[in-house]
Amino acid sequence: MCGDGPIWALGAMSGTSLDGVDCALVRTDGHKVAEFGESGYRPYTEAERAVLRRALGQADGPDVEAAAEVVELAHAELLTGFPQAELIGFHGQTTLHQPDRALTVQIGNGALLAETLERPVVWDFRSADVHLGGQGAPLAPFYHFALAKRAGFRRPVAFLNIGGVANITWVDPRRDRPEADGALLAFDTGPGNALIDDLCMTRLGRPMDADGVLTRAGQVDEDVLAELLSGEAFFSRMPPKSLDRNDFKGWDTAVSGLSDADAVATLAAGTAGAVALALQHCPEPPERLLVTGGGRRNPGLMELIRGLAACTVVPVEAHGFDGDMLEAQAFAFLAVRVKRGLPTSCAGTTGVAAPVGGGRVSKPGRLLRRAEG
Ligand SMILES: Nc1ncnc2c1ncn2[C@@H]1O[C@H](COP(=O)(O)OP(=O)(O)OP(=O)(O)O)[C@@H](O)[C@H]1O
Ligand SMILES: CC(=O)N[C@H]1[C@@H]2OC[C@@H](O2)[C@@H](O)[C@@H]1O[C@H](C)C(=O)O
Repeated sequence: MCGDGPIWALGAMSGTSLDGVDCALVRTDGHKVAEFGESGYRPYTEAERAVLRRALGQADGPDVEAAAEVVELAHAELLTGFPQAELIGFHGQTTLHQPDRALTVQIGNGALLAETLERPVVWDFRSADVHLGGQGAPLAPFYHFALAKRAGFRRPVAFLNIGGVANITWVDPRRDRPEADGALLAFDTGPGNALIDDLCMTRLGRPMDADGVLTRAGQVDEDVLAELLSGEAFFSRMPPKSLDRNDFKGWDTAVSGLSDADAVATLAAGTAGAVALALQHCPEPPERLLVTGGGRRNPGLMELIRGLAACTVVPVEAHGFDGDMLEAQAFAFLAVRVKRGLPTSCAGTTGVAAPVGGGRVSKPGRLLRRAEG
């Protein structure tokens, strides 16, 4: 890989929902998105998901080692089908995120993947940022900036990702670079789908509220909702700020006395209410909210957000983007930035004092070279 021109990079994301691994090809020079390529998905089996769940909240030890093996194997199986990729951006699976302790853990060994796939792998994207005092998340905002430019927006817009956790990126496309002052403000908004998924699994043995059937059938309990939204100091904290998947576990208990449908509807209203509170932190109201991540597939949740947001709310598909693959694409884009020494986070996205280029680059053949030397 030489020069500064665009290359095909493959990004891979194993998100907080623990549903599986997404991967997507992007042709980019790290500034602009030249072209979108093929994508793929490798779901985790129920047994694998159970192994991953056991590792949540831990940084090391046998549970983490077992989970790392699951992550590595799933990625190797999926990514091997994309020989056209010149560079791989491997996020891994977050098991623990405590930026206030300068600690964030994404499991899966990128050096091992580089050997297996015989391609350079960029990984460990978040550590440098937290070590320099940043939140280490969200990291997709620099990619959102490139997408806002590509879509030709002239006024500020916001991207809302509703995964296990939800996060928002306010973008001012009039700036020339993502790290420029006032170009980006990004932060986690609160729970996304994780609590709804967990409740559906515990009570009904289903992985999610598919197509928002329960969200729409249920009645939001306004008293419980008020309790959810007022009980969290997180919402009034000034951004940047980020969350661990299980930071809102207390919400489970708050809805425990409600019927299945009412509990799901109330949790969804909590997710939507948190988004509305997040919009109040934006420097100026966005012209539109572009929704990405699995939550955009829950029409009940989309209705709740539309009812609270003062702007147009559309899935990212309305602008030609792929809401299932946007995060995987982001890590392809960020991999190229890391390889080329460009920053991947800044004060507006993670609160880090100066722009940081996070990520380690592992090249294949190191073991062989060591053996020969
Ligand atoms: N058809 C659907 N109806 C309702 N919800 C859905 C549907 N499809 C996906 N989801 C929700 O989206 C989730 C997956 O979303 P996504 O893949 O964006 O999360 P993630 O990338 O794992 O999380 P994060 O962005 O927090 O890392 C599922 O667990 C489910 O809750
Ligand atoms: C620590 C961590 O893995 N955070 C994830 C998580 O999932 C959504 C939200 O919380 C976001 O902060 C981040 O992921 C996306 C890809 C990001 O960094 O932009």
